[in-house]
Amino acid sequence: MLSLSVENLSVSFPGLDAPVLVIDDLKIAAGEHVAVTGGSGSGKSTFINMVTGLDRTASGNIFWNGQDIARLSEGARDRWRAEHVGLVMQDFHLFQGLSAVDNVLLPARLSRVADRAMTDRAHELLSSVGLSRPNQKIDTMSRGEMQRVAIARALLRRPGVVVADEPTASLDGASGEAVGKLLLEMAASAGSTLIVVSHDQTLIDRLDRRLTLAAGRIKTDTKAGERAQ
Ligand SMILES: Nc1ncnc2c1ncn2[C@@H]1O[C@H](COP(=O)(O)OP(=O)(O)OP(=O)(O)O)[C@@H](O)[C@H]1O
Repeated sequence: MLSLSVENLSVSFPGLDAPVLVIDDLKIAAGEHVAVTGGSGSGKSTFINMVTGLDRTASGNIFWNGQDIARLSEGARDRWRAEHVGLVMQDFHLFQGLSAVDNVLLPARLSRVADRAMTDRAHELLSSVGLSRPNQKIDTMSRGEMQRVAIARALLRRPGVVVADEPTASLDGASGEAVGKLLLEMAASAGSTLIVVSHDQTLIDRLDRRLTLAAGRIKTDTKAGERAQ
């Protein structure tokens, strides 16, 4: 389980007058389940890219359990992310020619940490997300089934944090609802902190806290049950 502390973060791109993301002080507790919302261009993807170390900031600190990933080299950030972050993306990012179980194991194989126990866990996870055919090829699966594979893959290494970017946006209502519920249950059982960028109100309502971004700043920060200011 990882806690996040963002301090004095300012992200700018060349040619723009103002920074696209400014966060002076944000804390997310270990195990907390947080929704990130906001209009197009409000900074959601930039936020995700920063806290997962996909991109680097020249200004500010991003501490996960006290370790500042903003100060790591690109290679060290990639290794940190492979070990600590489970990513679930809107469009799955799965390999079509491979089976479900091979997709779940692929990142661990690339990091050379896949062993017998991890293979067993991959099968258990696929069963937990309701998939009974681990050898089914991805290209024959429904979109909802693909997202279940992506959730199993994200959870394989019991990551300290699961980060999901619009995980239900490309699914229809019933499938999206089932996948959203599953994501929460799986993150809770692995003890992972969860950060979900979403506009899916049903999913947002299930989370502990909602951050709303506007023009690159946190406009509201509300706990479940509180009304937005
Ligand atoms: N590499 C870049 N160079 C210049 N501007 C960028 C770059 N990346 C993002 N931006 C700008 O930063 C702002 C925030 O973008 P970001 O992608 O984080 O928004 P978002 O909230 O995820 O939007 P959406 O919901 O449309 O995906 C936008 O105005 C975008 O044009």
